[in-house]
Amino acid sequence: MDGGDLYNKEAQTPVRRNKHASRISSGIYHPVRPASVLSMSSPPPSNLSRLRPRSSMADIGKRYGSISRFTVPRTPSRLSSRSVAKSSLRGHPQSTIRSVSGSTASLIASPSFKTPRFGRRLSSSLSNSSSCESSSQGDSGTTSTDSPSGGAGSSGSSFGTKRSTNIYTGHISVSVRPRPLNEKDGPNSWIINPEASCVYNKEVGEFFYDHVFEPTVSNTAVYLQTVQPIVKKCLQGFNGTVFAYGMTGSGKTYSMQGVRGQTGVISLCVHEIFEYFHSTTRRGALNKVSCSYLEIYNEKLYDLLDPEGTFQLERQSTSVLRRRPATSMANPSSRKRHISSSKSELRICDDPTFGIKVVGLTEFEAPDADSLLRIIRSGDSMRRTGGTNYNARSSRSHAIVLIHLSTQNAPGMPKTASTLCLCDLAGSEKVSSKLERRTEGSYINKSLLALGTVISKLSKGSSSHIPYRDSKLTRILQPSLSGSSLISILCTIHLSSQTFTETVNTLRFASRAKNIAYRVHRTEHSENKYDEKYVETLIKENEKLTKEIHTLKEKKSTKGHIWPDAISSTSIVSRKYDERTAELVAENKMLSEQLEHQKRLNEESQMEHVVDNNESLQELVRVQVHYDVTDESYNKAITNLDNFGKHCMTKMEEMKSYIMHLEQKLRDLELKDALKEIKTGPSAAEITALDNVEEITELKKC
Ligand SMILES: Nc1ncnc2c1ncn2[C@@H]1O[C@H](COP(=O)(O)OP(=O)(O)OP(=O)(O)O)[C@@H](O)[C@H]1O
Repeated sequence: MDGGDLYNKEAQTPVRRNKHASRISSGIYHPVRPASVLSMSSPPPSNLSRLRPRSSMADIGKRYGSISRFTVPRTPSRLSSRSVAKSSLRGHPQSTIRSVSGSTASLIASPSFKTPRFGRRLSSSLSNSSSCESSSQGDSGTTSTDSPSGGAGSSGSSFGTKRSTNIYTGHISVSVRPRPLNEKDGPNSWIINPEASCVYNKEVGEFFYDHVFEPTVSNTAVYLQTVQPIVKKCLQGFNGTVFAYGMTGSGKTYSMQGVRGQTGVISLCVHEIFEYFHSTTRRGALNKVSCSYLEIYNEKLYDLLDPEGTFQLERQSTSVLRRRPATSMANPSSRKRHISSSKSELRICDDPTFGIKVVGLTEFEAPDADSLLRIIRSGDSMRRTGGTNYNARSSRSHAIVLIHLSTQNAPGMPKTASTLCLCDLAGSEKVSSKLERRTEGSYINKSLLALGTVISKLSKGSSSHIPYRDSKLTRILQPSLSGSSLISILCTIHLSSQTFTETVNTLRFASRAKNIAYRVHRTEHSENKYDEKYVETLIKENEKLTKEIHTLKEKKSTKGHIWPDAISSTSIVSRKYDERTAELVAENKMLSEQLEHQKRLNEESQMEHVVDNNESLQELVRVQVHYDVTDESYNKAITNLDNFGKHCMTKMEEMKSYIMHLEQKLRDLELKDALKEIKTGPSAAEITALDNVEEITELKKC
């Protein structure tokens, strides 16, 4: 079969080799392509204390011989054997486990959906190193390069609350873990190829994932490849979700909770977190770890850490949270006696900031790994189990552990927060003969079907409605599935031919999940002392300004009260004066224009008269010289002179009347003398008016 383009016969859908798989591994989950393949003759290291650094992993392999094979990460695990051994062997003092919230609501989506709850679910200490804005690069998991200097958290303004977000892009990581076959399981119908990350059956073809494990692989090896990268991201402030999915009896609880001699993934996460936090605390970081634990049974939510709703009831009655004694959590078996059959059901609510919240979920803060593991174990013991055809102690509920991480590198430094969500889902199964199992089974199958539908829709990139509300499980996982969290899915399968259909269903679910891409944000909060100072300054400034405004208002009202008449009369006088001045200016302008016009007329008329007179006199002289006085020409010249005289007289009369008119106008303008008294000096219009008077006088002389 062509390794590139494959065809899944039963699914009738082409299955393409995932080209991104290795890139995703190298991008999100660090380089995990096999650096070497080890052979082991007996079970691999059973717990963390037996882990060794990478250099010694080969020795372990040699020591254990070669029955099973597993890949070793190229990068050495943060969870080194020595450190883990120290962590697990260290005699921690009796933990003081306390409820940090007595919370009425626990937030599942958590801080990537922004603000931390109770102001404490903040950040990881790696956050100090990665506040700089990141960019998404392709579809492999990418984030910004961590810089030890603090990034945006320190590079931006030092005032005000800053929120810088790192973005992480990638795909859901999907791994497949087959359970080893028993004698009664029947023949194996699958070929497992861990090196090619492939599961094959001749009927349905090949399925490729990020990781495919040998049946005999250890929980630790599974953890290192599939969960540790998510935990590391959580320590950097991103939310992480890990869930085990598969049919009943396929090894989900075995993987998540572990068994004696096989530390489970949850314990390994807890050790990893505290190992890291202990090292950063030594450098002065302020870290907090708290935990909630809930189960979904028959589509109802229950608090596994406070199954009777004790805190809720106490709070309702007294309004004061009473802390549960540490011993009750430290000794789960003693608690079990108090658990009544009537557990108190929790509610899911919409939350504008966090997506959803679980009302009434208890949250305990744990100072160390042992304390946290005791808390989780106590929750495990409260989980409902029952016998099924494939599993004598089958989990009949979906169990979700929420580990909230908060880190601040130093007081005043930005804080980041994240939540690691670890889910051990109930397994799907065929119809059982028992009524109780049938009821549970139908709820389990219904919720898993809803999860499958949501995954299917998300994988198609469908813009249509995603039915998160179809089940409590999808509702709880909604924030994670809709992009607030990095996700790793561990699909556990049976290899037996008896469970062929269920295994194919699980593999198809896994294939669809593989297509889902996400873009996760990390939120950081800076609430350092500079911010507080700045706020103080602003408050003081605000108070000062408020006082000033009051003073000004008072002054204004006082003025208005004492001199209102004076103010109004002054303004009336002023307004009247302005109006009159404007009138005078306009009048002067008009007079100036008239004078100018008259001047021109006079000049023209005088010229004409001069010319006429000159011509008449010349004619008169010529007649007197050449002609007799009785001559007709002489009489004509006399007549002309007579007419000219009359014309001059008429003109003189016209000029006199016009001059009289102008003099009248001038008398009117004498008003301006009165106004001059209240003005500092003559205005341009007044000067023009005076000029006009002079001109009139000149004209009179003409
Ligand atoms: N990888 C494995 N190696 C050895 N034993 C395993 C492995 N996986 C599962 N088992 C064993 O198979 C049995 C069923 O496993 P487990 O309870 O983990 O199944 P499950 O998927 O959680 O089932 P359910 O959904 O019914 O709870 C257990 O006895 C467990 O020890």
